[in-house]
Amino acid sequence: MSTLGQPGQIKCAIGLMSGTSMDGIDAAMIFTDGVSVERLGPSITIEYPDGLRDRIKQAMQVASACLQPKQDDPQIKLLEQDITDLHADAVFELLSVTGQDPKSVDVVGFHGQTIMHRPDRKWTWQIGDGGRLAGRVGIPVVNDFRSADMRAGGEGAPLVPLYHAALLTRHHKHNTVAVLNIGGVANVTWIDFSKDQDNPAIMAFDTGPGNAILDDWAEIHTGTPCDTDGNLASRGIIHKEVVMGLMASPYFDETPPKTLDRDDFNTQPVRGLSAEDGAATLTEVIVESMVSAQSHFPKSPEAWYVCGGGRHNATLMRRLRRRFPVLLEPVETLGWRGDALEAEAFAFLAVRSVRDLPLTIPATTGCQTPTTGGVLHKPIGRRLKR
Ligand SMILES: Nc1ncnc2c1ncn2[C@@H]1O[C@H](COP(=O)(O)OP(=O)(O)OP(=O)(O)O)[C@@H](O)[C@H]1O
Ligand SMILES: CC(=O)N[C@H]1[C@@H]2OC[C@@H](O2)[C@@H](O)[C@@H]1O[C@H](C)C(=O)O
Repeated sequence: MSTLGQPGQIKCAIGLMSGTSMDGIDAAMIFTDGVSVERLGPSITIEYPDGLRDRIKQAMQVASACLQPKQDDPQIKLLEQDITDLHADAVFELLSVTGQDPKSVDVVGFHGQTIMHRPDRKWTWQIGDGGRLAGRVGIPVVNDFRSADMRAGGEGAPLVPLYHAALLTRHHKHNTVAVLNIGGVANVTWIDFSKDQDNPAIMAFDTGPGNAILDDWAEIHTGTPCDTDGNLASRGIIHKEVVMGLMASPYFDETPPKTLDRDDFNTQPVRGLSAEDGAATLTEVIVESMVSAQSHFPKSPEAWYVCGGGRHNATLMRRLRRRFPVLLEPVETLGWRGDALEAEAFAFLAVRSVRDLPLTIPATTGCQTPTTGGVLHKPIGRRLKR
């Protein structure tokens, strides 16, 4: 039997992802039974409006002082409503691409905005009101994807690996591959088909910092929200002693599964360096943490495929290619959509949730047994087709 389960009825699903980069919302439609992907529908990105990023950062500050999620904080509640309504706008904008009626969509997977991830305390906090979104768009919504996994002993992340496995199963050119997502935090899925073509061995974990530290650095020094195309880093000198200091973090030696919060790594160690040198040094830390991730794989990948916004950073990609001995390409070479992949994954996971199929397995998050998850919100007057 396949790791992913038995085929079922194909559904039209929309996935919504607002990641740790806090740059906006990715929305994507796919047609899937939650086991394989029949075809892709449209995808869009909408940017967060001015000021929202600052409000999210403030909410992160509040959350970092909490012993557990404080659902009744009035400021966070208001932010949650505004974020939810922006996700409703994203759904309508996506539907307008094809002129589709909301009734033609079976389910929406709504990740929400992560404001804190504390696997050590067994909680993770994504803001987004599933009931409100379902009411606004008139489509059943699944949210809260991570809590059940944590209750089952898992890290609550990463959740995308089973989607990577679904896309690769029966479509892979190499038996052992790694899919690297360079988002705010970076994570990897290692997949090995050499023993069983339908039931691959999987390993997944957060490799270390991603774009978030570079974004924060660029914002402080240039006022732009990221090191566009890696221009700043390309002009800087790498401060090797800082890289070595950061790479001495025990996180890199920890055995997976393991995950990080956005701010577990920050710009503090490069404070005092020039804008260019700081960017070059932080970029090197991102690269070295990915190099170090390889030591945890049972077998070396024959190819690396890169998704997430970091693949647009030319300096980062150039340095990665220099440090990796094998093929390393953006996921577009597989025909995948690197900026929509996570949104697609939450559409896929929403269908799996409705079908009660596992979203996570011990090898992806450390949960004790394969675990389903997500919370379903049905709009009044709509029945859910399972
Ligand atoms: N042209 C570019 N040059 C450099 N960096 C870029 C470019 N385009 C996008 N990025 C980076 O990609 C980031 C957005 O990536 P992405 O959308 O994958 O993150 P995310 O989904 O928020 O993260 P996560 O996977 O952690 O949830 C931006 O914050 C920026 O740092
Ligand atoms: C708690 C949380 O939002 N984690 C994100 C974050 O961004 C990248 C990395 O850290 C990953 O573990 C996860 O996102 C993707 C979508 C995941 O769960 O697979």
